[in-house]
Amino acid sequence: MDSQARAAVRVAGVSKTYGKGGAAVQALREVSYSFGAGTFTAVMGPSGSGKSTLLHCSAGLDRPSSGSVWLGDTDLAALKENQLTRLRRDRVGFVFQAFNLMGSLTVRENILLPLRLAGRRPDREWLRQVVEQVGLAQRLRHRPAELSGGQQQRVAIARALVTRPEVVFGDEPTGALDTRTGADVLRLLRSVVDTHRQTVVMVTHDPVAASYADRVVFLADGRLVGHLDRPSADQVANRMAHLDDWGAGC
Ligand SMILES: Nc1ncnc2c1ncn2[C@@H]1O[C@H](COP(=O)(O)OP(=O)(O)OP(=O)(O)O)[C@@H](O)[C@H]1O
Repeated sequence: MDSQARAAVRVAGVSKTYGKGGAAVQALREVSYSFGAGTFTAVMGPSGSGKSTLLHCSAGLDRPSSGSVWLGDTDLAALKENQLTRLRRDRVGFVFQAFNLMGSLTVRENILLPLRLAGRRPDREWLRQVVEQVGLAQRLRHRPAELSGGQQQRVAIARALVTRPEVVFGDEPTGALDTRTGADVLRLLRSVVDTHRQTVVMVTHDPVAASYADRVVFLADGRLVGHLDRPSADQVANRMAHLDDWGAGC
């Protein structure tokens, strides 16, 4: 991240332990990091290294065992459950591997759902821009089952953007897509960062997907162990292959 850039999300000394006693698993160990506003960050690491846990704690989907998480100036630990629910609805967007669309709703209704749930009116000009950017203007009356996987993910991205969130979190957003369709979705995420200064944080296993990011951060065994700025897919793959050789420190 540019050291001058404002942090959209900041985690400080975040640890997360699942379970208790002998069954306890420490998924994150004292992770500190700032995700710069208007940047695209990919989070990588071996299976079980804590990527999804970091994403979930950063997005207010889960609470850390210790440490703090800030979304802009808001300390998530200070929020009650209902406030956290509202924050997730109003201030962050999510894109998951499984598109999680409502099958009974049209594309337009799916995109507008977060606003409907919040009782907010759509900003028509923003909606038009989002729909145009994701390339779904001709599909607004269709239902998800009538769309390809890539189109469905683009609906999910439009839904994530419609509230103008401070951060869009993606958990393997291209995991269910073929290479070409995945590339379309990645180009779209890249373009929303470039044109709207949107902040995107994406967990991925795929070095090619990670290479669309401004920065790739690497987790190993619950710790942040390094980063690469604007890397090629080969550089990411190479770093992944050598993750075990690294010392700590980002
Ligand atoms: N709800 C849970 N209860 C108990 N252990 C959990 C839970 N969620 C995650 N873990 C454990 O915490 C560790 C980190 O999991 P996490 O899902 O964050 O890793 P990941 O890097 O996203 O893995 P993957 O790439 O396989 O999705 C793993 O050892 C996992 O088994």
